[in-house]
Amino acid sequence: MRVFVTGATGFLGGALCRRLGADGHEVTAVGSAACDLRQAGALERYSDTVFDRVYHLAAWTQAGDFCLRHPGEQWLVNQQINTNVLDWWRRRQPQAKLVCMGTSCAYAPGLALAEENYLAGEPIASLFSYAHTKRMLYVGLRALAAQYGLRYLCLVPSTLYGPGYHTDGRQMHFIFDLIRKILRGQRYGEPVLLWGDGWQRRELVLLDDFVGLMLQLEGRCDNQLVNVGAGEEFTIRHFAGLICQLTGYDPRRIDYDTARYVGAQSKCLDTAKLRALLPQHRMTPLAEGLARTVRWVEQHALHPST
Ligand SMILES: C[C@H]1O[C@H](OP(=O)(O)OP(=O)(O)OC[C@H]2O[C@@H](n3cnc4c(=O)[nH]c(N)nc43)[C@H](O)[C@@H]2O)[C@@H](O)[C@@H](O)C1=O
Repeated sequence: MRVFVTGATGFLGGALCRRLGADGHEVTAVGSAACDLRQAGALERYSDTVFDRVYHLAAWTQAGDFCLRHPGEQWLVNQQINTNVLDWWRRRQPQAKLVCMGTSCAYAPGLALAEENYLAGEPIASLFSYAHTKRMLYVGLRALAAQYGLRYLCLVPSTLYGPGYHTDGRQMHFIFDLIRKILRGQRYGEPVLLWGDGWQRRELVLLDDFVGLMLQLEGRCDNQLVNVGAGEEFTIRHFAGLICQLTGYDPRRIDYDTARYVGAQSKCLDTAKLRALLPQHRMTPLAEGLARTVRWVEQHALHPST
């Protein structure tokens, strides 16, 4: 197949492009340095190729409290990016199926994190703007599919983890920050200070598992939104304890700063639809995925500047 990938230099984009290339597909990959998706017409130079799939992974966001501090910019930038990509898809690549990413933070607290609730209720205040840009992306997919007969798949992932995360100073998703802080505590004697009271809960999906599921799902379902979660969440304290076991750090030395950003208390995706679509699928056990990730952080992300 001929495939086009936005966000190709990101954590997910890089892994997806490697897998697509290894599977023999012809991959055209763009990251923000090569192609500024905020500009209308940025994709015109790719219009002559007839693509079978467009993977739209690009989004302007970071983990931690980034969304809390950039709601206006996130609205402008992500609306521009998504509008330009969807417009190009409709005009120049209508034969392609568009596969793109939603966000677990679009779900409103108090409602089940099940696909039928993706647009229901109000997301938490700190993620209100980013969550709505992702909701609008989904609304755009539905609208274009309804009017022009286009095909899409929108996947909603839990936090992805595994080897190959960024080390360039952007805010890290919690699991990488926990590993980095605990390893540095062990190696350099630095204090380990985590955010909140540690009782907030999250779930993780290993990057390679996600890419595999993405490729299976895209062949099976048209015009749907599907949650891709582990189906089980744990407290930040539990994750920290597992990392301590892997690194030999004493968990009693970890402090918690309740003044820091916490975000949602709990974000466990309902995976009934995923299990119905792919009943045989199995996620890599957390202990195995964490061990691989800890080894990678140890080798690549412990420099004093990270
Ligand atoms: C997928 C999803 O991912 C993100 O949402 P998030 O899950 O809230 O973000 P996170 O990974 O930064 O934090 C998870 C939890 O972990 C706690 N926590 C403890 N100690 C540290 C710590 O040291 N660093 C960080 N970053 N978090 C920590 C932190 O207080 C929070 O309760 C957004 O990008 C959102 O837009 C999105 O789509």
